[in-house]
Amino acid sequence: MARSSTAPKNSSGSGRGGSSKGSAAKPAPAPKKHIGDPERPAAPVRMWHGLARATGGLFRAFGQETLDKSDRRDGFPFFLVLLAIAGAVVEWFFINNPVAENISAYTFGGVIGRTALVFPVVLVLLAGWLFRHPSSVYNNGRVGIGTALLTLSVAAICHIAVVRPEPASGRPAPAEGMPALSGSGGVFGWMIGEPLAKLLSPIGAYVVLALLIALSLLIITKTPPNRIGKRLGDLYRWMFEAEPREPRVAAGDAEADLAETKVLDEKPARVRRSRKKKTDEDVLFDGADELPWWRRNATGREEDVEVPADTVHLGQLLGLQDDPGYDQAVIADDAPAPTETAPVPLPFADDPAPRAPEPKVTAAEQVTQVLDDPALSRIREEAAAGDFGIDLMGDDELGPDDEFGEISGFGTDGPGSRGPQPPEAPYVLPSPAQLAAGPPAVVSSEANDRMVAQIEQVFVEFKVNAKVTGFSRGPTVTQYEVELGPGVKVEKITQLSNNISYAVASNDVRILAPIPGKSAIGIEIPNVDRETVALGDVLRSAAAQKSTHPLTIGVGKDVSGGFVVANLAKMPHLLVAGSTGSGKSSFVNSMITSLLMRAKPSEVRMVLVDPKRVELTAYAGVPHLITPIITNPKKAAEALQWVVKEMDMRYDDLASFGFRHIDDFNKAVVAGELQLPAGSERVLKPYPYLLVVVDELADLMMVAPRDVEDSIVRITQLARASGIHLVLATQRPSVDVVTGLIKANVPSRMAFAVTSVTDSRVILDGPGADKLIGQGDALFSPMGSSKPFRLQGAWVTEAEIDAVVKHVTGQARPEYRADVAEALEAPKKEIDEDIGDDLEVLLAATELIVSSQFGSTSMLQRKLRVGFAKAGRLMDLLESREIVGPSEGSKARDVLVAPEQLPAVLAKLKGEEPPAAPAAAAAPAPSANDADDRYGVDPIEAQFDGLPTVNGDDEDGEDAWKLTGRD
Ligand SMILES: Nc1ncnc2c1ncn2[C@@H]1O[C@H](COP(=O)(O)OP(=O)(O)OP(=O)(O)O)[C@@H](O)[C@H]1O
Repeated sequence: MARSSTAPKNSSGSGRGGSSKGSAAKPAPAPKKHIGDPERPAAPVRMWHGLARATGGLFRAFGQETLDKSDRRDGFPFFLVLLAIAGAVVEWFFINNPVAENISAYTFGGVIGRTALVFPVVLVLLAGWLFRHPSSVYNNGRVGIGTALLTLSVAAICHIAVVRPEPASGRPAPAEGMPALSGSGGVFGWMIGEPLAKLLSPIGAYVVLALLIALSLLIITKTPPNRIGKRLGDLYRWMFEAEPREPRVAAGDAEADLAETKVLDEKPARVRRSRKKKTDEDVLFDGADELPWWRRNATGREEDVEVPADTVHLGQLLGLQDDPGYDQAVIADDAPAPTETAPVPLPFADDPAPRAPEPKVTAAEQVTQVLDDPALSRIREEAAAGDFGIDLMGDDELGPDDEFGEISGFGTDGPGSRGPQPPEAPYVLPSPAQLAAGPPAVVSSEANDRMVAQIEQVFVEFKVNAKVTGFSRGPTVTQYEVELGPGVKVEKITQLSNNISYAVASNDVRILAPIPGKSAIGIEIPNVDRETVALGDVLRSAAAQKSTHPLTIGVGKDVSGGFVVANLAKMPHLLVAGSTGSGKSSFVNSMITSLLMRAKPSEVRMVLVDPKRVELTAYAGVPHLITPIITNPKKAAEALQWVVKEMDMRYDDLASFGFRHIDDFNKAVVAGELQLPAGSERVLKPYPYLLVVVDELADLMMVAPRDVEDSIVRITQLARASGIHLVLATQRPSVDVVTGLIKANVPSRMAFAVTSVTDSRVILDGPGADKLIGQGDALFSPMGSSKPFRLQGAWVTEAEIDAVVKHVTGQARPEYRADVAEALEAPKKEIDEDIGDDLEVLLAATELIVSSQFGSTSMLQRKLRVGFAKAGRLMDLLESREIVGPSEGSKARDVLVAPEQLPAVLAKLKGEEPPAAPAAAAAPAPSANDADDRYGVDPIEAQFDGLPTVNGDDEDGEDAWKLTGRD
């Protein structure tokens, strides 16, 4: 693939407009732009937004601004501010005004009584929080519930405690009217306070309400009861700038810390140890004690500024159940796409140096060992004595440091792991700013209006009562929505396909009848002013930010301009197919780049298979690899077999520890819940996801179709639970490459342009891909989707890939798994030329004949389901290797090898060293003739003497096997 380092030529981004948002999960309902609709919202709405934004800006001016513009949700908090102002006016400024008192009695005061006096302050504080943390749904819910509980508890106290002026006496009741209730606890105060006071007496009610108030404060401040002392201490130290306590922490405290921060570490004991013994590494953690808790993030240090496309570390991820990326293959883009053309300013420095300020460090990252310069030089010296490298293609690009690849990350100290252990340092993901922004999305252009007129003209000419009601413009195509008049058949439009093509002067008109989920027909016409979708924009989109799953990738933009991101773990396996030049490799590139941008090597590891040798070389040496990029198709087939083994090993682990999914296993490892058998020296670590990318499946299927198919089928059937996912790309989507078995087991498909409708059927089980226009135009059918939806793949330039690769390789080196290398580097087999591709079936034939001691061609035909010619050829091969004797007409051939010699014979056929077998193994088995010699004339044979023999090699001939009646 010739990839340019700039955006492709034919893409242009003319005009300016906000990117429209759309649902990426399903093609419908796409936002449509009605003809004649005003482009901007109505004036009052705009005014509301403007005021809300200004007020939000005011609140955010206190402190560092960390929110991306597209993340702001100022409407609701602004409403709270307005409410607070109204409350202040009524409750404070006209405090003794009878009108204000009346208003209060039926509004704030009526609801929460005297509490209304402080309510404006509470509202402003709540609004301030929401202005600054709009997307922290979980925390916002907690703060909201805490505030409500606090307000209601105080109202209930007011209801019980407020002594009313004479002549009223006792607690007010609703029968006395709202003004009476508003003078004490309001309706809510009465509802909560009255039953409590009656049930427990006023004193009992005060105690319960005081406890509720305390509880609400704990909820608001996210303080577990066992940490109240520590939190008060923090508060005191922060307010009075007192010296921090000695970093001595009680064991219980350390455990609580661990539980709270969910740091992915091996054992709590390790934390205790590390707290007592101050090492360099601990300095990172000690600083956290000086920070008050409200400024700490989950890793115990200064709150991270929000990074759009950053991933949360594995430990956090595993605990996150409400992340959409965990449940869906495609994550809907329900927030407006950022419209800025400039890259989003990000906190991580562009500098690829690993020591960026305030990086998130977790024990998960400690699993990722990173080489800093002094460490590198030390290990270089150590490595000079040993050999860590694997001589496969792709190593050439790695440069002189490659032999020092050491990143631990697999869940076990497997057979291939561990060379020198370099010092640990935080792994910092590449800055999203490294990826350039694309041209601003165009919402509509003159060309679109022209198309609408041309389509409608066709309807007029052919007297079809239909109207174009709107269109949604994507980067490559625009979907025009057509509504039919009453009694007009859908077929009327589909029949006009060629006429519409003619009218709009485009070969690639695609008609969707109907648009899924809509009572409208879609006519997709390529844009003459096509746009490029930059991967950077996709990864910075709200949809990408919403998913923290490390296998979430930026895919592109759909036909309505909505960003599409997808979680590979949910696919769980993906077939990517398209003819040459259609944009397949560009997709694979943007997929791998997305992973490098969002996932740490401790979270995702990769096996890259690139038989074309040019597509994936840019990724040589990235620390996510567990083996150098595999370019030899034969080795790739073996690598797949290794993946099967890895999968089986993971399954064994899951079974022995009683888990059903690798995520659960990892969670338990992180929580330190797993007990190893006594005496085991194994160190349990979370298993990273393993992604296997094959860039040309056809090349693999050519060398070892059965092996490759077997491995793929086994992986695809089982690997999902073990965190192993396959991405198979091919430019030959024919049935011999994408076999029925592979298709049945790879449920997600990405079809790029193909030349024939047959190819489209192989990929998508239907037409459509043949109408695509190439260069990243694709139909995406994630698992579970009823119909594929169209999108424009994301584009990443070579320069961007290089920058990302430079960043990741600058921080860490790959730790190649020695067991993969062993699998790939198994001694070369010398298979005889005349056997060729028939080795597998020959082995099966040998096994069959030797174990049954019955040299029958018919048996081979039936048992191996081969034709007569093939069975005959196999017999010839077996005869030439002295496994069976010569043909004896209709009789079964003599078997010259005893069953106990079978392993040696099989090894010889495979071109391997025969196993150290019993000495007798080498000697051929006594032949039937020998037997005759020893035991005299066979009486059964003797009865046939003198009878004519029938040639058993005759196609229609029967041999003794058939006569046995077995099959
Ligand atoms: N997402 C995209 N956006 C814009 N242009 C693209 C996109 N994808 C591909 N192209 C254009 O199409 C050309 C061919 O793409 P690519 O090399 O990915 O195709 P391919 O299907 O992998 O072909 P081959 O199998 O021959 O390698 C690219 O050089 C680029 O100009």
